[in-house]
Amino acid sequence: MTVELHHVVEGPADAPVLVLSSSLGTTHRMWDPQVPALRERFRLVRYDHRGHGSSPVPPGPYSIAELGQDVLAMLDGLGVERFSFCGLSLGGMVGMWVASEVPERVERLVLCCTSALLGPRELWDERARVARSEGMEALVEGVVERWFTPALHQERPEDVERAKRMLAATPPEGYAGCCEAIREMDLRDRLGRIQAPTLVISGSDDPATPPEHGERLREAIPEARTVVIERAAHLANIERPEPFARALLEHLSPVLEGRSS
Ligand SMILES: O=C(O)CCC(=O)CC(=O)O
Repeated sequence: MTVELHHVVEGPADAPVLVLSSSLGTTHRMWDPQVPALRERFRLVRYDHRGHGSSPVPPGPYSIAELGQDVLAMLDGLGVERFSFCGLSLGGMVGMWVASEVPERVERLVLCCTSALLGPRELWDERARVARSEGMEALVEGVVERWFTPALHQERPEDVERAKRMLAATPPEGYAGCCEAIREMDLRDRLGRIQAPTLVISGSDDPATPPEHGERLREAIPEARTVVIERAAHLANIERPEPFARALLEHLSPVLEGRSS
């Protein structure tokens, strides 16, 4: 059963559609740094995963397929047939599922700081357990330490605080349900079905999904290339918004010029 996702649509009604999909423990607001550069050119669709932000919180566990079906139901409801998709971490996992499930609908794909298989299982079990039994506050410090480099923690504490507030506000059951979706995920067999030209973005200092994970995606997706954002950890779009937006726009520009492949 799909849920009705909370979503925000911005940009010209006749512009190409770009879906932005967020990481575990965040909302659609994690894309705020990229919105000014994107909303004049694209019909932007940002949303909150089930169990996150203002979307419904059904009891977990969830699966990546369920998260992907939620997105397709949202797009069908909006009357969107063809779209490009950019997802970070959990958002990228959903992007791989969607682009391999309905390859004919996806024009261009951007997979950021993500992986097709992300173990170990015990880590996701433990995070789900802590979220449900102790609440999100017990997870915030450890998780946000991996989201940004030590330099960013020093130089832009206000961005770190904003990210901590977003994570702390995530419903524990929703966070746990998505941890269980990642625990069960293995998208490797689906990657060969992706037809969209794909950009894989990694953060040079990402301890969660390091650049080797991006390399594996590039090898397995038929038409993929990689970009590494230097001096960025897991939430590379927040840590280095300018180079991130440049890479994104460069990859998506054929859609704006009316030639998607
Ligand atoms: O960020 C995600 O969407 C999943 C990976 C993750 O939780 C990274 C981390 O905090 O270790």
